[in-house]
Amino acid sequence: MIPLHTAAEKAHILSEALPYIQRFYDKTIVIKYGGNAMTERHLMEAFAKDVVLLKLVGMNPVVVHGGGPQIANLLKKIGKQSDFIQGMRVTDEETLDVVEMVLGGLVNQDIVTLINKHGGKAVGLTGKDGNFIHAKKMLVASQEELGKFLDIGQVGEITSIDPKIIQLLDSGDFIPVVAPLGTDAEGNAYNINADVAAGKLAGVLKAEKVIFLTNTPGVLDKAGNLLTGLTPRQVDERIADGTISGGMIPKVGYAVDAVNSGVKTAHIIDGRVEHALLLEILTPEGVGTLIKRV
Ligand SMILES: Nc1ncnc2c1ncn2[C@@H]1O[C@H](COP(=O)(O)OP(=O)(O)O)[C@@H](O)[C@H]1O
Ligand SMILES: CC(=O)N[C@@H](CCC(=O)OP(=O)(O)O)C(=O)O
Repeated sequence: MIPLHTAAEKAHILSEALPYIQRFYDKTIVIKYGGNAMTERHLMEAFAKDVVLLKLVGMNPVVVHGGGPQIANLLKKIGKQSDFIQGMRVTDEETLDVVEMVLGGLVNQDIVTLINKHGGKAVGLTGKDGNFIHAKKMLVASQEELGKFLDIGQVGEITSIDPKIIQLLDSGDFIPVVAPLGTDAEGNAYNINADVAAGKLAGVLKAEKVIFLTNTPGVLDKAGNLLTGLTPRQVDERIADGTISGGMIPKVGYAVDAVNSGVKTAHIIDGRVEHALLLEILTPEGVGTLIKRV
């Protein structure tokens, strides 16, 4: 038997969710689930339950997942090192095979299975399915030599997204779970950074929100304090002064790209906090860093 005050508190918390459920009813929420946020099983279970709940109360969650650490593990097992240039994995042919196996297979199916175990109807797909994410080879500008471009293998830059398959799944009660792989007219496969895929897909879908689940409380200042709100301009300033670095640069970059493409808000939140998604979407507190246009 739950003590009375706890029950009253619970009822209060539940009733607080009502305006958010109403506001986000039938809205698309793109959720980027980073490989670093998938470390513990109980967190993955909580994530899956949150996604099912969002769908049940009438939202259209679309999951785009990463799997960087999981790719690195398998590469290590076959004696291959992971190399990154400007946040992108150098992807030779052998690495591409591993990327396709891990993203399109292991990680994708793991998330699909968890969501379905909790009563959802998740459908796993990569950007190759239904030809929906088109990409071309990404060339990275050298930081040492002006005008020189570096070949980092089969890394894809998104050229177009056809959202029909996602909209079809959304309208049919399904929850799309997208692995960030792309294709081109010749049928070549491309490894796409998951932050890029989530940000671009959110833009094309004109999503209400794009939420990046990662392994920090959000964007932190130099003293380690959480920055609860940023505008695109403040993001640029924080990159220029070195506050934002490493893997956070593409994340905030594509969050800004998404809000500039019509997504209302972008959020960077801590995937290590149980039910972080529900806290962000259904409570007045919100969590993490909110990025929106002024
Ligand atoms: N200002 C900052 N605030 C928070 N994290 C930052 C910041 N600058 C750099 N980072 C780094 O970015 C990392 C998140 O990016 P990344 O490792 O690529 O995440 P994911 O695997 O979830 O995509 C953090 O763990 C942290 O090490
Ligand atoms: C081109 C590129 O870097 N692709 C990424 C795709 C996975 C990813 O982005 O995973 P996280 O979100 O977990 O980092 C990679 O190979 O690691």
